[in-house]
Amino acid sequence: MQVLRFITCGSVDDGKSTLIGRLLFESKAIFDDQWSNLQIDSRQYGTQGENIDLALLVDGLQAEREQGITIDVAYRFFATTKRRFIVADTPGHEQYTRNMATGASTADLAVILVDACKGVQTQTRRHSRIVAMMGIEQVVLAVNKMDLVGYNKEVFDAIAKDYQALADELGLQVQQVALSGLQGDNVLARSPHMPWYQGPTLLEYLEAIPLGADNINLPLRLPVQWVNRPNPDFRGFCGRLAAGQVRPGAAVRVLPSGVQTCIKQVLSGFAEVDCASAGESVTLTLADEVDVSRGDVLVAAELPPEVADQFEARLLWLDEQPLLAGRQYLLKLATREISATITTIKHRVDVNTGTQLATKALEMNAMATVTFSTSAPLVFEPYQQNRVLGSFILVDKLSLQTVGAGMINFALRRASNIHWQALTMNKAGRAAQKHQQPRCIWFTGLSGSGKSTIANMLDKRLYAEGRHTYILDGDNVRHGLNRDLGFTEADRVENIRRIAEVAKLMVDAGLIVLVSFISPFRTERQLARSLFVEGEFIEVFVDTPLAECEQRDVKGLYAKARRGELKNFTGIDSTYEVPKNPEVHLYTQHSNVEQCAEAVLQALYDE
Ligand SMILES: Nc1ncnc2c1ncn2[C@@H]1O[C@H](COP(=O)(O)OS(=O)(=O)O)[C@@H](OP(=O)(O)O)[C@H]1O
Ligand SMILES: Nc1ncnc2c1ncn2[C@@H]1O[C@H](COP(=O)(O)OP(=O)(O)O)[C@@H](O)[C@H]1O
Repeated sequence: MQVLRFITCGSVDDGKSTLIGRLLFESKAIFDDQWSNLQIDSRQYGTQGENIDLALLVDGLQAEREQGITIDVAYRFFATTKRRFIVADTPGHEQYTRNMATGASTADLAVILVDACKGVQTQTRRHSRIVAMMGIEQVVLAVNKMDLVGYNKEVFDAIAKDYQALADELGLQVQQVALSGLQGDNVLARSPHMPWYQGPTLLEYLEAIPLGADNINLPLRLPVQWVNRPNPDFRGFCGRLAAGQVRPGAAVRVLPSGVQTCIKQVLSGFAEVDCASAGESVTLTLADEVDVSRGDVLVAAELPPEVADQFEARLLWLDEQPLLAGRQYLLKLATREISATITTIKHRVDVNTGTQLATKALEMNAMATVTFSTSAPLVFEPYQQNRVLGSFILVDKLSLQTVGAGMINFALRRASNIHWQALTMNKAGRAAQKHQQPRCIWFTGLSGSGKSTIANMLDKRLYAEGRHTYILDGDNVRHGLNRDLGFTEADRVENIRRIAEVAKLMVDAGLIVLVSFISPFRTERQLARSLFVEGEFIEVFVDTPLAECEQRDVKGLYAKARRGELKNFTGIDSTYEVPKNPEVHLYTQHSNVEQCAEAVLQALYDE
């Protein structure tokens, strides 16, 4: 029996809980103990006098919300003789946009509630934009509380017309249902009070709407979840079919490698089958011994999806910390996990009006169109074509929190026209020529902490030993390469991203590079570190307390910042994130410049 996954959008005031409660009640999805509790709770907390208050079935979560407990999504399960259902109940308030987006991301359909007494509200528009952005195309407009407007047809028609204009703008197919969750009108049974309503009841519609049939007719896509090797004679590639059907003998391609072969066996569980279809979990064996690992995608050989490393996407930001262009995250798409950098935030979308707005940072619950690049080629399909291969989440590499959810629009043309040029000389050759191990020595610390002075002293020591070095200093680089950048968070992110790439090129040239930038954010220092092989990157924390830096204030910048003449000054009104595990920790109040330089030199040679 197929499963219909749907999300309910609206607020408790719109009667969402009562409607879900009634669906659970009428489909007998309530267990005995829940029923007896509901009777007790209805007497104690109910709003329906002697009658059962069905809302209490669902509102338990409301109490948790009021206690500030983070609610992702509350999933409810029920079934009728025709179909099984999973309903995602998410809070309607703007601060829970990310919860609704999470619920919508796996839903086939959205039930959007409108209170007949209020009509289409701003939040109705927001909910509709969110579900449209998450790729949902089917919407039920549940015009609820019709009992409170005397089951008036004109009221219903006016709301239906008003909403249809929005649905047309968003490309949503809408089934409008006039109902009352409280009285049950048109939820399961047809309403005796609205003979003028000829459409389906809510449950009739939910039971009958066709499900994901088009996915079966698409070309084969199997994101490989894991490789099953119980013994040397069997290698099975396991996953959930994202599209198409698969049969033994079918010609397939392994992406991103591009190797071609054929399907040998199709297993569902332990049983061999002649065919498996989209949505089913399968194990496939191949006719040839080819290299396939988790994250690869087995696809129809003649109709492969694209592979690229630069994209445009719609992104919903989910984290309290704003998104800043230039930051690197872990991107999870289907079964692939890969580093990705948001290269630009093209514009933010006002979820209430759809207006496109310029922005350099993205706050929590905001939606935007962005471009991003991946550290290696990514198998994908535009979200409108395939939700599994077109949707992704972004995970913060340090906190491991999910910070964004996105849908790919398309690959950027430049992605397919830039090829990594194989060159003869390499880093090892250039390092051997210089008789040294190339290194990136990354000095981080407050302004005036001593980065430049110590780096300069170290540079002189290395030069005297015949080393080939170069210093990249924040102040200096900002007069040239990064003269277009200021000191906003976004600019500092881009400043460090660029200089990390420059340092990588210099290390690749066999040099020992000394980087002396405040580099205040852990994420960007981690990004820099990630560009080098293990042991090549030495983080030096020049630890000088703010008071000492302010005491020194060799450039008078602290005084200016204190007078309010210099904004976004690190340590005053801009954050500095102390390194957690630097390779070298310099306490400049207890070691002079020479001692600091010597400490770094020792670390360099101890590496
Ligand atoms: N608002 C603000 N905040 C911090 N620093 C400022 C600012 N405005 C100018 N300066 C001068 O710029 C130098 C820091 O540049 P960086 O590129 O190292 O900063 S960052 O890494 O982008 O945060 C820094 O040089 P150092 O003192 O050598 O660190 C300052 O002299
Ligand atoms: N280890 C140290 N002990 C005492 N003073 C130091 C030390 N390192 C640097 N200084 C002094 O601190 C001041 C700021 O140093 P600077 O290298 O310009 O800092 P930054 O590059 O971090 O802004 C300079 O006057 C420098 O001589």
